This record gives sequence, structure tokens and C-alpha cells, in this order.
Amino acid sequence: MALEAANHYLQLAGVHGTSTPAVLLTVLLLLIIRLAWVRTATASTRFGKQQQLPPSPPGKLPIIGHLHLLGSQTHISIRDLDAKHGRNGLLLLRIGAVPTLFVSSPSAAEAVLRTHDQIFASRPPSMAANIIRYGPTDIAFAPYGEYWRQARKLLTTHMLSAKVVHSFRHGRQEEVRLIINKIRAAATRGTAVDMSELLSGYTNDVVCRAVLGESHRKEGRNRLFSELTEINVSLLGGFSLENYIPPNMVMADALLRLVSVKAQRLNKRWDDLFNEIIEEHLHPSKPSSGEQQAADFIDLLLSLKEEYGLTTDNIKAILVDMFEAGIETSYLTLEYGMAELMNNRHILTKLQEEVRSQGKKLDMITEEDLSSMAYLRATIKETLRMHPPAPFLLPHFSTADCKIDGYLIPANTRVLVNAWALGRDPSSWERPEDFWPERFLQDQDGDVDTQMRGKDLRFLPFGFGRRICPGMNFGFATMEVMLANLMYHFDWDVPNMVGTGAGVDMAESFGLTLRRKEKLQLVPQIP
Ligand code: HEM
Repeated sequence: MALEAANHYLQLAGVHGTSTPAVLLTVLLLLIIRLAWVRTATASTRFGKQQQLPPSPPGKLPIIGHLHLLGSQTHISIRDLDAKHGRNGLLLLRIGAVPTLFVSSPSAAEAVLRTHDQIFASRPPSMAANIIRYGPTDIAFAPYGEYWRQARKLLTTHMLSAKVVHSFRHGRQEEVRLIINKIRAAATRGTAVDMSELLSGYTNDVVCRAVLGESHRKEGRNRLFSELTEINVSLLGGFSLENYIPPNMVMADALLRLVSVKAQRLNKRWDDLFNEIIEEHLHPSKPSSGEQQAADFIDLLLSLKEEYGLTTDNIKAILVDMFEAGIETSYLTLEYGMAELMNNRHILTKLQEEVRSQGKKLDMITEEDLSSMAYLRATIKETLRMHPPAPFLLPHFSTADCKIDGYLIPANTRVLVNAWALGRDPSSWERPEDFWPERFLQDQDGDVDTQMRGKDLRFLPFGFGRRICPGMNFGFATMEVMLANLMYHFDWDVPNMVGTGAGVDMAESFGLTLRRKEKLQLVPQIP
């Protein structure tokens, strides 16, 4: 049972996707369990028994700890375990060798992300992140400290500020137009479109364009970035094998080397691509960015390199973040949003009415038109409430001992905030399982903008505090203009069920991000 669960978890961690066969990993795991049994027993005594730690469920096993208690939908398992064994939204599990605090209530989130924000603002060490992110010297996985502070300042001031994001609007609109044309062709033929493919291609191209400028489509580069990003997500998804390996264990080095092979191969592919692109950007013959298009991220980073004391590797690490953090999050939200609209036709109609009230026969809805569309934004927020793309945010990591609700949270504890459970908590939300964008327009939920930034920390799709997502403006800009145009230009139906009002399957598949199990196929019609 425990091994079954461990094997399952390795799969979640994306380790099965490596060139190392899953079977070999399972055998290694068995070996680790055998070799480290004694050590773990000692460690658990040191960690758990005498101190007032947050509550844990019974049934902890050597090495894998509480792993066997988690089902394939980890966000749901944790919500249920917390309801049974947690206290005030605090639950301590041992996942492999790592003590992990799960946070599932607004008050616990407040303690971790606001009151003691500084203590919990770091990231747990990860070998894969070290390799893929040059240190890590990116932003998302960099430990809390001066390097992270400076790099984040650069990002928020020069790359992701509202002004810079706005300056990319022409490129974004061009990408929307390409997608709308493809859908129009399908509507004319009367065929279904693969919305998953179109929307992931769209968000990929929007990010590629911001990062690389006009050269993003050269020789299928956008597709290559999409492929590499996908592998990154699978490698860093869930929990990584290194967490199962007790430090100082005989063979630990050899095992870690084995697991790092895939990360190194992947890093080499990113590195070659970045070298080529940076070389192009430094070349004197590179055309300067046009009047309509802002300088791309590579230009910006190269021009700020000296001022911020960055190396070329630091720049590459930050670029990896842009792809990994920027593409899938917005794509999944758009895809879930469309799926929810198909299952709630009255909301689809209401949204279409808002968007179409801009006037008939517009070529397209532009970003200038969006400011009057409160229901559009509310629909996206409601999608994020029910389907936060990062259900546990990114892992936080405590750098000092800390007391919350009388419990000791020791230094070096990994902290995962269950944003998915917070968004569906019946004590925080009326009709939590209903897709109901109006809740974001109503007074009862308070001021919408304050809520976006987590007024009472029950709505946390972007996190909160020092590590809050710096790409919120970029994400909203990408999603809003696309969703508005999908609503403006087309009516929508489900294949083989046209005219019946049938909905779509909402089954989820858990990883670092929360994806839909099935691809979203829809039939567009020109109204
Ligand atoms: C729907 C869109 C998006 C969602 C829901 C989202 C969500 C998140 C979440 C949950 C975190 C972790 C917060 C934490 O650890 O507490 C995060 C971090 C981050 N996001 Fe986003 N994100 C989105 C779009 C973007 C975009 C478009 C970019 C950049 C182009 C971006 C860049 C980042 C970066 C760099 C971090 C790391 C911040 C740090 O560790 O200091 N995100 N995002």
C-alpha cells in the first residue's frame, strides 16, 4: 500500500517521465526504505514527539511518512485530512523526508503569508530547480534574500509593471486575431476546434513575443519553448524524489546524480536556445523594436545587466521563470473559464451581452474596450476561485522557528497553502461549488480590487505577501482580451450535442498545476 502510494507520487512528481524507468525508481525506493529505517525513527523522535507541533494524522510510515494518505487528487486529500485531523487550518504531514505544513484556513494563511511573512518567504531547496534555474538564480525558486529582492525589483519595475504590460498590447491583440481567424475558419466549415491546443498556443506565443520580440516564430521557436516549458513543469511538479532520500544516507549521492540527469539534459537544451537568442539580440544588425512594440524582455534584461549586477546565467534563469510561470497559468484559467461557461449557459449569455454591447461588427474587441467589462473580470476571478492553476501556490519554506496558534513550526519546514480548498470553503463562501461570477460584483464580498490582493486571504490564486505573483497584470491582460473576443465573435457548443445545451466534463488532473483531464473540444458558430 505504502509503496503503491510512493510509486504513484513519483508519477505525480513527473519522475516517471524521465529516461529512468519508473520500475528502477521503485526498486531504489525500496532500497532507501530498507537502508534508512533506523535513521528515520530517530529523526521523527527529534522532530515530533516532545514539542507542540501542529496536529498530524496517525499512520506515519518510515521514509514515505504520510505519503500513502494522499490520493491522486492531492488538493482534495489534504482538504479532507485537514477537516479530520487539522486545527484552525494547520496540519503537519511528513512527505518523504520533508516536514510539510499544510495551510487550509484564512486565519492560518494570514499567519503564514502576512503576520510571519518574512519567516515563510523562502523556497525549499530543490536539486532540479538548482539545475534548471542556474543556482537557482531565477525569482520563483530563489531563496529569500538580497539576490531575490533585487531580481524581483527588476522584474516588477521594468518588465511586469502595468505600464510595460500595457505596452505589449498590440502584440497581444495580433495573437488574439490569429486565433480568432482559425476559429472562424472552423466555424465556417462547421467543425469542432481543440480549444486546449489553441489557448495554450496563444498564451505561449504571447509570452514568447514579450520575451523574444518579433523573432519568436522563427524556425518554430515558439513550439520549442512550449515543449521545454512542458518538460520543466513535469520535472518540478508535485514533490521531487530527492525529498525521499535521507541526507547522509549511503548511496544518496549516487541516487541524486541519477535523478539529476534529466534536469541537466533539459538545462542544456534551454541553455543552447538562450545562447542563440541572446547572441541575436546582441548583434548590431538586430532591428530595434518598432514604435508600437516595447523593448522585449531580453533587451530589457541585457540593458539592466550592469545596473543590477546580473550574470548572463542569471538572465537565463529569470527567462525560464517567464515561460514556466507565465504560460500555463493563463492558459489553464482560460480553458477552465470556457468549460465553466459551457456548463453555465446563462452566464455565457450574460457575458456575451456585456461584450457585444460594445457595438456590432467590430473587427475585434481591443484592450481599450475592456475597462467597462466588470462581468468579464468577475468571470475570470470566479474561474480562479474554483480552479486556481497552482492549487498549493509555490512551496514556501520557513527560515526560523515560529509559533502559530500556540504550535511550533520549526525552521526548515515546507509550507503549502491549499488555495484550492480556501476558494471552496463553505464557511467563507456562499454556494462555494456554484460558478457564480456575481459574487465578485456584490458588496457582501467587499471591494473587488482589495479582494484580488487577498483582503481576508480566502481568495489566493496569486498567493499573497512578499512572494505574491508579480505577473498578475500580465496574466489578466492576456486572459481578458482573449475571452472577450471569444465571447464577441462566436456562439459555442459541445461536439455531437449542438443545440442541446449539454455541458463538458470537469475532471481534474493534479500536478504542480491543476489541469483538466480531457482536452476541451468545442464547436464555434458565427452568430
Ligand atoms: C492566471 C495567471 C497567473 C496565476 C494564477 C499565477 C499564480 C502564481 C502563484 C500562485 C505564484 C506563487 C505565489 C506564492 O508562492 O505565494 C506565482 C508566482 C510567480 N509568478 Fe505567477 N501566476 C500567473 C501569471 C504569471 C505571469 C503571466 C508571470 C510572468 C510573465 C508570472 C510570474 C511569476 C513569478 C516570477 C513568480 C514567482 C514570484 C516569487 O517567488 O517572488 N505569473 N504566480
